[in-house]
Amino acid sequence: MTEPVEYDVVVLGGGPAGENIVDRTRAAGLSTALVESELVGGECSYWACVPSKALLRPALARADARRVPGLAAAVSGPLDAEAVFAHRDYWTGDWKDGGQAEWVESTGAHLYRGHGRLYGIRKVAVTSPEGVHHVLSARHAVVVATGTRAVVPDLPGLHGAGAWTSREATSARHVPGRLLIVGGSVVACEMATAWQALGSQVTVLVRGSGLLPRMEPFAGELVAEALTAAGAVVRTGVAVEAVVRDGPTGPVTVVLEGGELLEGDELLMATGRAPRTEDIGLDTVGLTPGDWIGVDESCRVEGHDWLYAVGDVNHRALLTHQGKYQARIAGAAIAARAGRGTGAPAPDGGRWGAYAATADTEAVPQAVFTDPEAAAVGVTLAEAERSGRRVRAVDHDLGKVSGAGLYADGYRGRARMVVDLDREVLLGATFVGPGAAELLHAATIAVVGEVPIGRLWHAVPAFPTISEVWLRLLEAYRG
Ligand SMILES: Cc1cc2nc3c(=O)[nH]c(=O)nc-3n(C[C@H](O)[C@H](O)[C@H](O)COP(=O)(O)OP(=O)(O)OC[C@H]3O[C@@H](n4cnc5c(N)ncnc54)[C@H](O)[C@@H]3O)c2cc1C
Ligand SMILES: NC(=O)c1ccc[n+]([C@@H]2O[C@H](COP(=O)([O-])OP(=O)(O)OC[C@H]3O[C@@H](n4cnc5c(N)ncnc54)[C@H](O)[C@@H]3O)[C@@H](O)[C@H]2O)c1
Repeated sequence: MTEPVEYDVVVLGGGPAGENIVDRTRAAGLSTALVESELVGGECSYWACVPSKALLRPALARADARRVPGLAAAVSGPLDAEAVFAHRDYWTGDWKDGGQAEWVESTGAHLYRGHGRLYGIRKVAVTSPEGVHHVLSARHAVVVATGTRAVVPDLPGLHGAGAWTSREATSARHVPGRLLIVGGSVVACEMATAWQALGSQVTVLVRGSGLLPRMEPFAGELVAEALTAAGAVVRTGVAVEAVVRDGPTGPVTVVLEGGELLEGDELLMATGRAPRTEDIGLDTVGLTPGDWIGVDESCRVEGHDWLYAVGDVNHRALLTHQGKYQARIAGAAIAARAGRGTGAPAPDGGRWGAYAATADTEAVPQAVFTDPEAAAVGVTLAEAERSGRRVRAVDHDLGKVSGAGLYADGYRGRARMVVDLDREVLLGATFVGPGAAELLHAATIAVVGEVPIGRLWHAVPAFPTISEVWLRLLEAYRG
């Protein structure tokens, strides 16, 4: 090992969360090193949000256009898969990170390429791909932002069977004839939508009772209905027991509980995420390798006043925008604790102050880019009831809103708001329907702002937009 190189802050992992820490600590004038073992930009830029949305946009635009009288016939043909892949490749920068690495350097931060590991208190050891070792020491903070990887269950025959994870599902260059997808949550639903539209015969195998289990039940029901109408098969209550494939290519067979066999050309395991913490030296600071890293509201690890964890790895909300939000909060807290704040008070500022990632527990927005889109913020009715609050849900058929009818013929969708009856504020909202993702931010503002229902009455939605559903929900609430 060489002599330690000293920085104010050392960041482990250059995904969206790590990049935003760099942005905030550099803005506060703190010297910062960023360690990245693969591509600067992380999972989100190359194998998750960005490529998946690039694959989905043509699918959703075509589906929308097919519901517009006078236009439908013009878009009746298949998608041009090669053009869709080219669009996806453009958005991933062909899996090259030169632009994002340049941005890091432009902030004045120092980028170390290689695998980083904690090496005792305030120290990080980096091993470059060429085998060169560096030791970095941090005057104020080390921030872990190493993200997650796909979980592949330990099923007989699965390892070595060349099953896709989200990485292959977002970067594949051929359209499989038959795609089997195990899982029923967000990755499964989005990838089923994309690959069915690209020409695969998709079968979704869900062990639970429906799709999108973390949302209001009608979200999964409407997505399942639309996937089925598009030609996919959605099977609920099924368990995969084994996988059979001779080598990593060729037909693949899954064996269901009860002995039924299903054959496909590719198999996607969309079965969740695990933290990338098994080989980052957590044991050198008394933490357990392989665990999620628990943090307080400023994203600091309890008992370690110099150690922070932001993004997926802290398991607060596995979404890019929440990881970036946490990085803004933690970055501000690090700067303030280092005496470099921007005039804001020292990190105690209250639940909605500059140093508490309160939205992680109160108002996480998520937009799922299926057809129909499913967008939700805050709590579902079931979650609100479980928390013991006095609540009421009001629903409205989105298809009955003029703006929705004009947007698409036969528009199918639904909206729900969950109201806290004691405080008369919104605790959650869900919108499912074509174009519904863009309805979400208004609801996020209402939940975070704790805007009284009486005041929302004065927030008049423009006619004829789909947002007029807000008026209908408020009318339904007021009876
Ligand atoms: C298919 C798919 C689609 C998704 N779509 C969306 C979406 O539309 N919207 C949304 O909000 N979220 C989406 N997500 C979730 C989103 O990708 C994650 O929440 C986000 O990437 C988390 O960012 P992060 O910075 O915490 O981690 P990551 O993006 O995982 O980045 C972590 C970085 O750390 C690096 N690293 C790991 N270990 C080390 C080490 N020891 N040394 C150095 N570097 C290391 C990794 O190489 C990586 O670059 C999607 C996820 C998937 C799988
Ligand atoms: N548009 C978006 O915001 C977006 C898109 C994709 C992913 N994401 C995020 O990325 C994360 C990962 O998503 P995901 O869908 O991979 O994971 P997830 O944790 O949301 O869902 C995994 C699903 O797999 C099922 N499962 C686990 N093991 C199984 C097994 N052996 N057999 C059958 N089913 C099994 C679980 O019951 C669960 O429903 C999520 O937090 C999600 O919010 C967000």
